[in-house]
Amino acid sequence: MSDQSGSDGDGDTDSLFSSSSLSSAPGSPRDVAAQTAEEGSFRIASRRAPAVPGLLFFPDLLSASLCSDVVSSVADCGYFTDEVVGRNQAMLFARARPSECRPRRDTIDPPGDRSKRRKVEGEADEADHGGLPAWVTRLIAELERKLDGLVDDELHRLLFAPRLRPPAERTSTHAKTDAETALRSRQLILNLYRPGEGLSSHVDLMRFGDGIMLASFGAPQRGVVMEFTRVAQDQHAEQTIVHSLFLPSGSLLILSGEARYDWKHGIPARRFDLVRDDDDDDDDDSAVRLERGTRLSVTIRWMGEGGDVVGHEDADSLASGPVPG
Ligand SMILES: O=C(O)CCC(=O)C(=O)O
Ligand SMILES: [Fe+2]
Repeated sequence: MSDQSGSDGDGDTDSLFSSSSLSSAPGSPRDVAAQTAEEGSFRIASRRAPAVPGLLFFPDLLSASLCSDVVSSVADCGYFTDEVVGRNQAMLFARARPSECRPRRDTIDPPGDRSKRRKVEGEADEADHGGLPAWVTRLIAELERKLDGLVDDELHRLLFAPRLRPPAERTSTHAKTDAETALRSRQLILNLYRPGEGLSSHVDLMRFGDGIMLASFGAPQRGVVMEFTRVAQDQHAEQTIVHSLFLPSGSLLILSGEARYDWKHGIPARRFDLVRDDDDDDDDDSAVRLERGTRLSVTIRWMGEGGDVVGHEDADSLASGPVPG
């Protein structure tokens, strides 16, 4: 096993997140994970997606320029500053796009001159991501473009344009029907992890829809290991199946269907990971020890139908669940 620790080059990320006080708030998921982490009990992580239906992984999807755009924009937005001791999460919400805001007949583009088109009151612009900051719009647009052709059309639609059904036709019984129902507003969560921090294992809340994207940012080649465990393990199985996947900066993980609903994901709280050297070489069992740097993750998901409506009966019943989003 070789050792790639020792480099202190967190580059952008360190200058960005200069706070030295990023301890988790007591009782936060990070704390729980830290307390339960058993030293030395971790396994060697893969660099390739495990065989979990609905889990897709692109280790180097995001360009270096996009990564630094995200990191510096997050710094500029001041989500994680020294003044707010211990803050390591920020949530962003995008406005719902009302279904009635479709172009009316009289507002269809005049041939050849898009700029002259009149906008209907409240109509969503194609490029409008419901009030999200510009850097998020850029990130989502880039993901949408890059994933076009890399994932099948159905998944692409689920991630970027879930089908809208008219209100009368909606049945909000279970989030698993999200693909056919109205998903309108997006929620983003930014998580900042200092070395040693993790996230307890969880299934994302049912108030969120299907099709979740998790993008990782940090110093080049740095990352964290995420572990996946089945929610209901086979009672007769001799040992719990755990898949460990290394998420480097610039990677994108997509969870949908079974991976989203039937598997838990979490990040063991520790300062370094053991990562397989070369997953492509079956004969090569060697691993590298990778020290963790500071990691920023951006999780992008849709609110499930009714999940953004306070007091809505389905929203309430869907609201119970594990603490991490
Ligand atoms: O930080 C990550 O990559 C995971 C975040 C996550 O699972 C969540 O917020 O639900
Ligand atoms: Fe999650």
